[in-house]
Parts: sequence; structure tokens; C-alpha cells
Amino acid sequence: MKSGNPSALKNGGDPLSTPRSNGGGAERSPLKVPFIIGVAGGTASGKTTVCDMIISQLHDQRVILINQDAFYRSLNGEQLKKVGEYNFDHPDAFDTELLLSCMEKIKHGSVVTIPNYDFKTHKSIEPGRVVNPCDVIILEGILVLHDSRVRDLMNMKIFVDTDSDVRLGRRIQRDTVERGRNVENVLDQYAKFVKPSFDEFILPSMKHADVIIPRGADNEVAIDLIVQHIRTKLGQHDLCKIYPNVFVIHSTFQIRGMHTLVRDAKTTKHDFVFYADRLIRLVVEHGLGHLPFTEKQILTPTGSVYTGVVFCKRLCGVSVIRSGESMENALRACCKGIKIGKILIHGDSKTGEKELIYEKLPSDISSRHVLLLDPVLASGNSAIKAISVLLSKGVPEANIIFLNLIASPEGIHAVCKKYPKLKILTSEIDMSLNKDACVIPGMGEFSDRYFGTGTKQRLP
Ligand SMILES: Nc1ncnc2c1ncn2[C@@H]1O[C@H](COP(=O)(O)OP(=O)(O)O)[C@@H](O)[C@H]1O
Ligand SMILES: Nc1ccn([C@@H]2O[C@H](COP(=O)(O)O)[C@@H](O)[C@H]2O)c(=O)n1
Ligand SMILES: [Mg+2]
Repeated sequence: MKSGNPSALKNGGDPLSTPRSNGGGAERSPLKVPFIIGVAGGTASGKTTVCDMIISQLHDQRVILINQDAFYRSLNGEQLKKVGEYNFDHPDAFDTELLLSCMEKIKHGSVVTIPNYDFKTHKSIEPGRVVNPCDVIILEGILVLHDSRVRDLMNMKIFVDTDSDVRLGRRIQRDTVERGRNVENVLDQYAKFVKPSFDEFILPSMKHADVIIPRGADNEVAIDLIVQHIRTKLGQHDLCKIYPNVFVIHSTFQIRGMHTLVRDAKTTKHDFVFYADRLIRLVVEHGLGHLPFTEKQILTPTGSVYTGVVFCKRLCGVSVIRSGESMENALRACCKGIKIGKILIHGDSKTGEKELIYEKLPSDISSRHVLLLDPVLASGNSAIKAISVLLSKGVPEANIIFLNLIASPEGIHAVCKKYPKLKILTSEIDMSLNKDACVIPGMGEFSDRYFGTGTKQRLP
């Protein structure tokens, strides 16, 4: 018996929102790999400025900025005498081997010291810069998209595309004020090396970018979109890496659109049910994709052999009353005649203790794969209680797939720590839980909205 290919559902990218800082040195899980962003572009295109804006917007993440400039090779005496003939814009001007080894170390959670480069003396100076493990690394520099080994480190590649006249104007200003040059030096260097290398190495590297930002830091819309994208990735990718049994269905604009509708407090009951049903159907279909299958060859009407699979037959659903019942129809629609059990759990509002009030489960449940249904995974306490009931009936932990529409990071931690063999499949991982154990941003009281029973005010 083979199993499906769950990794195909994994999203690339986590809010294990750790405390903010610029690489400040709190302990990290060794499994946690930082999200790496490369930012390339011509000189003075605004790379550093764009990176600063991204960092300030990602204020609740630990972000570090690494400049490719730090890896410039120091000039020797001979080179210094003829500095006007040295091409600082050629890939050979950088110690890329050192950059790769530093990046590998930081990526794997080690503290590293990176060089400190001085543009006035054209040398690395002591002390180097100590860089601690972090959530996001931004690697910025003119040629960070040029070398495929460096590109391969990146989860996201950005190119800042600013008009060359604007760049030259800024470069003259910056280099005369900050880098100890005069206008004549800057113009000579620009004509001899900077522009030819831009045309030969930097501009061609733009094709590797995932996102091109025209007008650099002036393009606030592009920067906002990038930050949102990073946040989405940070919200999911870490948890999926920490817990290999957590799966998030691949996000598309259709899925984002449906989430936008079901999460909107102004959405009518009718629309809520319609879009929640669509999302539920997707989650259920993906959940079924995680069940074991057996290979089967059949003959098509053309007389050809098709090698396919047959579905797992020992299957049942279990809904956590009430909201889980909203997922039953989708399961019935996908699996004709499927048995569905129910569990009702009551939570003590004072102690938070969960108590089993009612259960009706198939008598042979221990020999079945179980799709546990609950659209919202919040604190995880009800889920843990429901799972314990299934285990007490003899269901193997690894035979349970817990299906949700949304899950909080706290709920995922709680369930996965207790039941590491069980699988969780969700359509989005939210930011957090608030003090009342509600998922934020969330979608409110799911069963009230779905069954139209609530009287609670949803708009603030
Ligand atoms: N959108 C902008 N408007 C005005 N000045 C800018 C803008 N972006 C960058 N600058 C200035 O241009 C110079 C070069 O920008 P910088 O971000 O350092 O470019 P890079 O890192 O690509 O070389 C800096 O002095 C910076 O303050
Ligand atoms: N000693 C040096 C080293 C580099 N440069 C120039 O810096 C440019 C890269 O830095 P940006 O912040 O502009 O991306 C590059 O174009 C080199 O010409 C230098 O002048 N002196
Ligand atoms: Mg810069």
C-alpha cells in the first residue's frame, strides 16, 4: 500500500511571531529556517531604502539585512595605488564563497560574524558584524541575483528598477557625501565600470526576479504587497516545517477571495454558507488526497492501459458538534455512503476544562481512517478532547486527519505536540488567538454564522 503525495500541498512559506528585533539573539527551534529575500538592482536604485521600508513594516519579526557589499574583497597595496582602474561592479570583486558559507550558517541557526566593509579605504575592517539567527534575512546588493548558487538560497527575489539618470544623480550625491569621493571620480568610475557592468551583469539578472519594483522606495503599493506576501508566507511555512504533518492547501486568488467573503463580518448568511461550503469542499477533497491508496491498472475504451489508484475504503467522518456538522455534506458528496459519527464537547468557561457530553461513532471505527471535522482550530482544547475520544475507541493516531478551514498557530502547536502522528489539513493559518481564545483575524462564531443562530454582534 502506498500513500499519497502530501508534500505537493505544502506551502512555501510562518507567524510563529517571535519577539521583534533586528536579529536579537533569542533561542530558536533548530527546525526553523529563515525566509530569505534577495534584493538586487543597479547602484543607487534604492535597494537599501526599500529594504529599510520592508524591515520597518515587518516590525514584529526578527529581520536582518545583509549587504553584499560586506563581502567585497579588500584591495591590496598594488590595487589601492591604481584604485581608479579597479572594477567594483564585476562579480569577481566579491568573495562569493564567503557569502555562501555565511548564509548557509545563518540559515541553519548559527551565529556568524560577517565582514564590515569600508568604502573609503576599500577594505574590510575589524570588528566584523555579529549576526544572530532570525526569522527573515534580506540579502541586498547589485549582484545578488547574478550567481545561481546565491539565488538558490532565496525564497523571494526582488529587483529594484529605477531610471538610470535618477540613479546616477543619487550616486553622485551619496558618494560625495558618504563615501569620500569627488564628482569627477564618480563620473569616471560610472562610465568606465558601473554602467558597462550594469548592462552586462545586473540588468540581465532582472529576469530571475519574482517581483520587479519600478521607482524603488516611491512605489509604496509594491512594498505593501511584498510585505503582505512575506507575512502570509511567515504565517504558514514555519509551522509546516516544524510539524511535517501540518498541511495548508495551496493558496490561490480564488481561495483568498472565498476567505475574504467568509471572514467579512458584513457577509450575509446566505453568502457565508455558499462560500464556506466551497472552501469546505476543497479542504475535504485535499484531505481525501492524504488517504492511502492502492495501485490499479485498467483498460480505457481506446484499449490502452491506464495505471491509476483505488480509493481507501475503510473510512469515516467524525464531526465535532455543532460547527463540524457544516462539513458533513461536503464529505457525503465526495464519499458516497460514508459513515459519519459525532462528538459533542462542552467547555467549562471558568476552568477551560473540556468534557465529553455525547458521542455516536461507528462501532468498527478502530479499523477505519477518520476524517475529523471542525472548521475552526482555535486553542486546540476541544480538538484534543475529541482526538482522545477517538484514540480511546482504538483509532490509531496516524489514521486521523483533522480538517479545518482556519487554524491558529497556538491550536496547531497544542494538537501537534500532543499528537505528532495525526495530520492537520487547513486552508489558512491565522495570526494568533486573542485573550478570549478567538482566532484572529478569524471569521467569528462559525456555527452561528453558518446555521444562522447567533445573536452576537460581529462588527466592532
Ligand atoms: N525614492 C527615493 N527618493 C529620493 N531619494 C532616494 C529614494 N530612494 C533612495 N534615495 C536616496 O538615494 C541614495 C541611494 O539609495 P540607496 O537606497 O542607498 O540605494 P542602493 O542601496 O540601491 O545603492 C540614498 O542617498 C537614498 O537616500
Ligand atoms: N570600494 C568600493 C566598493 C564599491 N563601490 C561601488 O558601490 C556600488 C555598490 O553599492 P550600492 O550601495 O550602490 O549598491 C557599486 O556600484 C560599486 O561601484 C565603490 O565605489 N567603492
Ligand atoms: Mg545600498
